[in-house]
Amino acid sequence: MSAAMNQSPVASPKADIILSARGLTKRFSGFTAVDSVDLDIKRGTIHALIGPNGAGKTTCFNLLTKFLQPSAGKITLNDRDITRLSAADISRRGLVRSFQISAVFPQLSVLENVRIALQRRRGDSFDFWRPEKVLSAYDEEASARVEEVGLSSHLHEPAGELSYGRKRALEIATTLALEPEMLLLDEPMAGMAQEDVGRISALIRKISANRTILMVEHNLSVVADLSDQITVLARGQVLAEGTYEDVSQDERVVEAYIGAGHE
Ligand SMILES: Nc1ncnc2c1ncn2[C@@H]1O[C@H](COP(=O)(O)OP(=O)(O)OP(=O)(O)O)[C@@H](O)[C@H]1O
Repeated sequence: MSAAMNQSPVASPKADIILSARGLTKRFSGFTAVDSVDLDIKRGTIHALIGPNGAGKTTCFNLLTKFLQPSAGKITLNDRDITRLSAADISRRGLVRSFQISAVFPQLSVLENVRIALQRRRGDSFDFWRPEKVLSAYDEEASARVEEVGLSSHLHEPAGELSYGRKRALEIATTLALEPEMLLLDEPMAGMAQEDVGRISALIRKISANRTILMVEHNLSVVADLSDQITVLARGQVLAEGTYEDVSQDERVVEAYIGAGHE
C-alpha cells in the first residue's frame, strides 16, 4: 500500500474522533485542577462533561477552548495538534466556543448582532461605521441564521429587550455564524426558566444535526435527554464515561455527587 493511502483519513482509526485530549493537566500554584484527563469526542455527537462542584469541568473546558494553557498534555483537533494554538486560531479551524449572553450587544437588533458575527468570520473589521450597503450584503445570511434559531419574528428587536431564553438563542445564532464544525457550550441552561430549558434543549438538538457539540451542563435531565456520551469528572480526573444510563448507575458517580453535597 502506498504512503498516500496509508494517510487517508478514511483509513485512520481516529477518523471519527474530532477532538481528543491526552494527559491534559492544569496546575494552579501547586493545586491540580485537571489531572491527566484523556478525552475523545466523536464526530457528530453531543458529548457532556459533568461532575460535582469543583470537579474541574470549567477548567477542562477552558483548556480545550484555549482560554487556558495546559501545564501538561496534548490536544488534537481533526488529528492536528492544537495544544499551543490560540483561541482565535482554533476558532478559525472550526472549534468555536459559545459565549455567554454578555457577548450580545444589547442596543443592536437581533439581525445586527448576527451580522456582526458574520463580518467577524469573514475577517471584516468590527466596524459599526461601514456604509449601510456593505453591511446589508450580510443581511440575507444573517436572517437565515436568525430563522435557524427561531427568532425571525424578533429580527429588528433590540437584543437587550429579548427574554433571557431568546437572548441565549441569539447568542447561539452568533456562534453559528462562525460556521463551527464543533461547538462548545458552557452551561447553556444556566439561569434559564423551566419553559426556556425545553426550548433551548430543542434548539441544541436541532443545531447538532450536522455538528459536534461538547457541553458542560449542571442540569442532569437535560444531559440525560441530549447527550450521546458523557464524561464524568471528579477531583480533576475522569471518573466514568458512557451513556447517561451507564454513568448514572455507576456507584462511584453517585458517591462523588453525594460526597459533594448534590442530591
Ligand atoms: N484560576 C484558578 N486559580 C486557582 N484555583 C482554581 C482556578 N480555577 C479553578 N480553580 C480550582 O480548580 C478546581 C476546579 O475548578 P473548576 O471551576 O474547573 O470546577 P467545576 O467542575 O467547573 O466546578 P463548578 O461546577 O462549581 O463550576 C476548584 O477547586 C477551583 O477552586
